[in-house]
Amino acid sequence: MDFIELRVKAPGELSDILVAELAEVGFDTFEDNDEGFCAYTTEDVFNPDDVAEIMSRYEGLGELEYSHRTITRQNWNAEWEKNFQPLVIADKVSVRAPFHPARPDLPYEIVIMPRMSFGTGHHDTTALMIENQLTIDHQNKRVLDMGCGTGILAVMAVHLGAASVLAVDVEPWTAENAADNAAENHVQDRVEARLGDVTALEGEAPFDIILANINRNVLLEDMGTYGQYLKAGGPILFSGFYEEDLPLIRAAAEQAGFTYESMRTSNHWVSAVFRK
Ligand SMILES: C[S@@+](CC[C@H](N)C(=O)[O-])C[C@H]1O[C@@H](n2cnc3c(N)ncnc32)[C@H](O)[C@@H]1O
Repeated sequence: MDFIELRVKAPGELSDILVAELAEVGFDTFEDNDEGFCAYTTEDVFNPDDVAEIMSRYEGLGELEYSHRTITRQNWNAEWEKNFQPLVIADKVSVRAPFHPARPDLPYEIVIMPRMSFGTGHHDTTALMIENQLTIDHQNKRVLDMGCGTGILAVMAVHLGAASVLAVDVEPWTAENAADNAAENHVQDRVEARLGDVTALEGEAPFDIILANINRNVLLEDMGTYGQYLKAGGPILFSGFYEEDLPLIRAAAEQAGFTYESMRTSNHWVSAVFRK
């Protein structure tokens, strides 16, 4: 399957609105740049008419230019290698590719080969989730990472002491990539990557911790099911939505039996912690 890169030139506030709109029509990876941002999706999901319709609604609000190109699956690695810079989250967690120098000066290191999956740590939601994970006791816990992408949060969970992590994602290449990244970080014996959505959890006993960085609509839809798979007293960390959507997420979470604890924000994105 090939990928579509949509390059958008727009001022900051307009970019934020467009990212939210494009997320509704299948774009699930966004990278900021000096001129605006790039959005990515797969060819099967891409509909140029949807994009044109969104853009036409915002053309009057500022200088707006956009174009798209196809990136073949084979070229994807070269693309991300060119753009993937190592980063440090919360002064504690180094996230880097295998070809970057190691950071033994930091307590945690995650090595990621993102390929075509979401989750290099560069997106605000991933970094916010990791910051929240650092505040949660993972020692000997059984963790569910829903919407695992590269498996970055699953690796972090093991680094924080988790006994085992079930990492689930609906994208076929993602489950494979999460398994590869678990091996790259020498935690493959504690991470199981599985393809699917909430229905892939059938038969699982409740987890001690749930991590779910997905998107607003999936979280709202699956909230009740997450409730069935979390032990009483266990924390559930959500992300993948904007500050303006927190009231909706909070209402659904409370209905599912979770109590709100705290949240972090970055560039209007949220990661919130609830407890059952
Ligand atoms: C925002 S990314 C998060 C990736 C990674 N966990 C991170 O924190 O960087 C969301 C992921 O959720 C996956 N996803 C979308 N719908 C899903 C669903 N219904 N169930 C499970 N995963 C889903 C996407 O394929 C994508 O990999």
